[in-house]
Amino acid sequence: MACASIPERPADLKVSYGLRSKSLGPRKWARMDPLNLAPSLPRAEGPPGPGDPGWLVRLCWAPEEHQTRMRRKSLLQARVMDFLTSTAVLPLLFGCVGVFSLLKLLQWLRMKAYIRDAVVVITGATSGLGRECARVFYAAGAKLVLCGRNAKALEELTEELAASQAAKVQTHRPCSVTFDLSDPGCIVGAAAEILRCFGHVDVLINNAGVGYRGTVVDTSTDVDRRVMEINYFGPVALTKALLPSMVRRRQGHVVAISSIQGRISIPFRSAFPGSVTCDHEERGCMEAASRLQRDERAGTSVGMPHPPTHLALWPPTCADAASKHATQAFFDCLRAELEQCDIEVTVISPGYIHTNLSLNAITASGARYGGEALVSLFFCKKLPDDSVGTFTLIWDILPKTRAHVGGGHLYWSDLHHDRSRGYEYPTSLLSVVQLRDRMAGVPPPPDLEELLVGTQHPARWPHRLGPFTDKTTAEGRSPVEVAQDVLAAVGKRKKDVVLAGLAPSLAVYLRALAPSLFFRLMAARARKEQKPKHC
Ligand SMILES: NC(=O)C1=CN([C@@H]2O[C@H](COP(=O)(O)OP(=O)(O)OC[C@H]3O[C@@H](n4cnc5c(N)ncnc54)[C@H](OP(=O)(O)O)[C@@H]3O)[C@@H](O)[C@H]2O)C=CC1
Ligand SMILES: CCCCCCCCCCCCCCCC(=O)OCC(=O)COP(=O)(O)O
Repeated sequence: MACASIPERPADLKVSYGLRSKSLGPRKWARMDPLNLAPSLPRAEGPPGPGDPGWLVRLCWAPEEHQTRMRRKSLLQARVMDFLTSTAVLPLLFGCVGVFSLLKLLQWLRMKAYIRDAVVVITGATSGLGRECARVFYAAGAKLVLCGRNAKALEELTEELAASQAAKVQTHRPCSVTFDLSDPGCIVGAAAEILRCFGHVDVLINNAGVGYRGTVVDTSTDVDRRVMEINYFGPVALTKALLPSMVRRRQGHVVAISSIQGRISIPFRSAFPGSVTCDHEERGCMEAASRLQRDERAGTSVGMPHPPTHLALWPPTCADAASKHATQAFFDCLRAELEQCDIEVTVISPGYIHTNLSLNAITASGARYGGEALVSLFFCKKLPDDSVGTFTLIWDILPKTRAHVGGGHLYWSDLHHDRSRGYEYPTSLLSVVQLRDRMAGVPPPPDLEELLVGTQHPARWPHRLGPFTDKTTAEGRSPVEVAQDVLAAVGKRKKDVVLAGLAPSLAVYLRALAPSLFFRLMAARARKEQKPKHC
């Protein structure tokens, strides 16, 4: 055994590093990793004797016999590894991959068979996710019943699908049923019409829904009820109307398109609309709008016939979270109750999707978020400060729309939006009619009509429209991809699916596991987005 104070290393000697205690004696050496000494420390066999200087680190040469032993050991290890990789592990690995692929293939075939020829009802099929679901389920061979409020849009979609060649399986001409989910009186009749289409329903996809933009304090309970009516009571009533037929057949599948906001409530989760492209002019408009809203609160506003209580220019907040929480709860209960009847229930919670949801959202005043903001920003800075009035705008593609002017700002509410035209936007204002002074008796400036008509820049509409889809929505997933995920979730008969990114998914767990931390984070988020106006 050669142990010295680092002699020159002979070429044929293997160097190993070791520790030695004087109390262990010269033969007690341990091979060890020089960079990780601690785990390999040899244990002392007794307490250090008197005068023992403790552990010494030395560089030593391993003895010849020890080296041979080690060489044999590594040879054995190499053989074992060879055996495992050549005769056991690789075949096992390939076997697992094969079995896994086979299972996936079977699952895929089962999924295809489940959807093919199934009668699938989709609500809100006229737009966004519903429209894309219609396309993917149609291509998968489903017999579709398309539901919506807009008969013309449903007809167009039916024609488009019937003309499409994309499907590799036999397709069926869709049937359409027009009704408003927020009208409780028409749901039973609509369900009967749905059942008449193909005689039964296999899959009901409750997709239709609205977004909401407004602060809790500014919103009347009537508007809260409207959101609940469309997002919660409508789907619940439709499901209940179709369930008896499913239960009788002991076959059926109910799907609810909820939201990640059915799990967590996010305040001010959207960026300030238009903040990305907000130029100096727009900022001026926003300031004017804020001033006007302040004046209204203080009761010093110049007369407005029906001043809106909310401007779409305010950072939006979220209240449809309540309706989606209710949806999650209802369909979770339903799943448990219906399992014994062999009826499946799937709740799908997507994160942001790039659709018209934010444009179509209901504001605290009950108006449509997109429409209000659009015209406010487009015209406000160009109106003289003392112009006050109510008049009608005639657009190229929309029927008459009432507008209010006050405080240099023009409000246009989309309440009279012509649904039969879908969600096209006006590109040109043809004229301003019925210009009449209301409250204040201040005649509108004579050139107002000319001013409004003259300021049309059709080429700028797309630019102006862009920002009013909330940034978060605009950056959301493509509805085509989400529709494919919905198809997969239904085909695999999943019970509960979250289709969101990492942060929202983690937030769901955080809400459940550390609620106080979650609430603190949300409050910080709300503080950052908007100073409360009510306290
Ligand atoms: N976009 C997103 O970021 C997210 C959306 N979701 C959910 O996805 C679903 C689809 O929304 P999305 O496609 O994004 O939005 P869209 O606004 O593009 O589509 C909404 C659909 O619902 C229909 N609808 C609205 N109100 C009613 C009503 N009273 N009666 C009947 N139908 C109605 C609309 O019909 P019409 O054309 O007549 O207005 C439209 O077809 C909604 O439930 C939404 O909450 C969930 C998470 C995120
Ligand atoms: C362990 C670390 C966790 C960190 C979590 C921090 C909190 C992160 C918050 C993430 C918020 C995501 C919000 C997602 C909201 C969403 O996707 O909503 C979808 C919608 O319903 C959109 O509809 P809307 O009408 O509201 O636009």
